[in-house]
Amino acid sequence: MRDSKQIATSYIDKVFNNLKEHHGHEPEFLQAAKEILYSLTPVFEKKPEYMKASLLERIVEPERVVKFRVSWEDDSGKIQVNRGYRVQFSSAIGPYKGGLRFHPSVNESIVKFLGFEQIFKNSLTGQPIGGAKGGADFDPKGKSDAEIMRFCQAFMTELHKYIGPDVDVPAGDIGVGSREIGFLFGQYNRIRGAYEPGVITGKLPRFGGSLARKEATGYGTVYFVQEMLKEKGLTFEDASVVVSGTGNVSTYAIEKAQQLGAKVIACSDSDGYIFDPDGIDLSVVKDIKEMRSGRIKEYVDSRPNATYKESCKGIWSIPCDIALPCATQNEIDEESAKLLIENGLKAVGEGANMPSTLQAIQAFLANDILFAPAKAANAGGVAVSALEMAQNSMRIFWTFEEVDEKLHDIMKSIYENSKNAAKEFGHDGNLLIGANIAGFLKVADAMIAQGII
Ligand SMILES: NC(=O)c1ccc[n+]([C@@H]2O[C@H](COP(=O)([O-])OP(=O)(O)OC[C@H]3O[C@@H](n4cnc5c(N)ncnc54)[C@H](O)[C@@H]3O)[C@@H](O)[C@H]2O)c1
Repeated sequence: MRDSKQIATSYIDKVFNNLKEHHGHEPEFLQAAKEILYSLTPVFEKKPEYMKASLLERIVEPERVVKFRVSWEDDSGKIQVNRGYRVQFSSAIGPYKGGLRFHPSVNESIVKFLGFEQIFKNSLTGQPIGGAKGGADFDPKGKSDAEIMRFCQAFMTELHKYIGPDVDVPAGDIGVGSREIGFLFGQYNRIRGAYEPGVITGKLPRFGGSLARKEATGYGTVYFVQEMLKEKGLTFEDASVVVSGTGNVSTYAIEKAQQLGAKVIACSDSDGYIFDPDGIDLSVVKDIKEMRSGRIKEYVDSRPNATYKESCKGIWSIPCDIALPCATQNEIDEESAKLLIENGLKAVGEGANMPSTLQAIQAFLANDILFAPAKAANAGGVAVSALEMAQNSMRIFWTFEEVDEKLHDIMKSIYENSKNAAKEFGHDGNLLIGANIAGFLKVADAMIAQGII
């Protein structure tokens, strides 16, 4: 007679093996699915009715995948072609919601991994939003404003058929900031012949965007880590912090960590990293990245005590108390994780999506490092996107302080829900399992209540 754990594990094995058979060529998607599916074992042990309802088989298949051609003209008059994607994964608890990524590495596997994670993340926020993700293998680096605009217009000319304020609401991600959101929104309105601000989030506040959206993911990650540290009597005060990236998430994670008294000593971009023993001067970083779209190596021109090194991975060799990976997926591998641990690491907060490999996560957990998983820690961005949708629907505008306070409360409640779910399902202290379970339960119950969908 098999016990409930064996039954649950063999059910998950079956679903995962089937997924591998059909999607063997999608490594990032399989990586994300594996991490989530197996962490749900305790749920299926306790609630066999979910197995009977074939919930996992259904949830791992997106409701819809749209792949399309994006043709546009560059400044020299040459016609360029890129591939665009939108994966509408789950609408069980609300309209599809998730960002758009413009980066040469974008493919169906990456968009599916991000869309799958987004289902559970969005559920965790407590807001009524489903899961989706999209993007294109377009490289914005080195493109003129006019080229970016033409690309965004061509992209939206196709995407508009599949989105709408009650259908699917995209936002930004890597390579898609407020400039791109403006171009995408302008083209959507032009095609629709209507002003529908609720169709996209991350807009500038002067035309329907929410204050504090720009800051939300980075601030939210730090708020989440703050709660996690509090549990062990620790704080950001005087802690040394390393943050990878210098994009939207990293910049505002650095800002909030510094406001809480931390000393942030390193950050990076896709070429290399800087180390500043005196603590990073964020105004210099913002000037390079937000004003001049420059490279982080220029930082040492203004800060002679700082050093620059090529290689992104090297940033994890810097000893620190708290590591905040905020750049991209799989940026901390097992070797980097072990180095961080040897160097005295106390906590990790994932600002980026899936920045730690499965082996790196195992190393953190095995060494009792406090670990804030991406799904929970970086949910502040999409939470404020949902607040932007709410303001658009109600035609009201909250102050920065009002939004920041709501964000802070949401991050605290994500922390509490993840912690409590971990405890309830027998994995006390494991926020990764707790976040996956808390996010999953709400979607699972909604799917059951809505029949065979
Ligand atoms: N923007 C959001 O609201 C949001 C919300 C949740 C999660 N995320 C995730 O956070 C991460 C960063 O997103 P963002 O919006 O800040 O993007 P961004 O484009 O503003 O910044 C990305 C940063 O990462 C760096 N980078 C890119 N590839 C790299 C590599 N291989 N190694 C090291 N650095 C690299 C870039 O130079 C840049 O500094 C992504 O994983 C994204 O999915 C973003």
